[in-house]
Amino acid sequence: MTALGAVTVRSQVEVALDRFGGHVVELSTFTGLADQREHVALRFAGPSEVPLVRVHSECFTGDIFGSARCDCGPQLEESIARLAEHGGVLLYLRQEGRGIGLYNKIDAYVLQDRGTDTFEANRLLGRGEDERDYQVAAEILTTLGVRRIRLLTNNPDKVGQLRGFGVEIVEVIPTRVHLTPDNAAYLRAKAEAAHHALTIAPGV
Ligand SMILES: Nc1nc2c(ncn2[C@@H]2O[C@H](COP(=O)(O)OP(=O)(O)OP(=O)(O)O)[C@@H](O)[C@H]2O)c(=O)[nH]1
Ligand SMILES: [Zn+2]
Repeated sequence: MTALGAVTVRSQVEVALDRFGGHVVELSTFTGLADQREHVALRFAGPSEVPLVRVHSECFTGDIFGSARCDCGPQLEESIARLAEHGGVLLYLRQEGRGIGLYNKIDAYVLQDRGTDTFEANRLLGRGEDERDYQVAAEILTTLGVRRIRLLTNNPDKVGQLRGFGVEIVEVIPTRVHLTPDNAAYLRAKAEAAHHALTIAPGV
């Protein structure tokens, strides 16, 4: 296990999420995170003894504009709805493009439009298939006093890495499968190449 450095809360403010029913959350920022990026935590009030946690990787195109190429936007909306109902924590990690950044992700989209799948496209750009490291997620949860969680994800690497960084995951809760004709190839690649827990009917 990698040792976690001293991380502290930098600022905490209340924010009302008008796009999500006006739900009020506590937004935290941090000092001393391993990668020095501006990751954010949103805490939703709620009764759950073991908090529900969503570790969401930034997707500029999907989260902000609702791009149909991926399922990030619907997953974020589903997560916020579930957190608003049950309480818990949303970590919004600045890991655009599975860690390769926005411009590289758009370069990868160009390759995907020529028939390459999402993971192979990263490799053709000279990058890793998935460059994300979840140490910062563990650091943030520890700083917020959250040690045992129920994790909302379909990604086995997220589960394995977080456990490796000392987070106790008592339950892995899958998100719904937000399948459309536009994102079917992307979801199929996630299921087949990265073993995401996504059941996709053939022929979609
Ligand atoms: N490089 C690259 N990144 C992508 C692509 N499509 C989405 N992303 C990024 O992938 C990240 C989301 O990863 P996903 O694999 O969709 O989901 P996940 O976080 O691994 O798994 P879940 O927890 O189940 O949502 C975000 O950072 C997106 O910006 C793509 O085609 N290429
Ligand atoms: Zn996306």
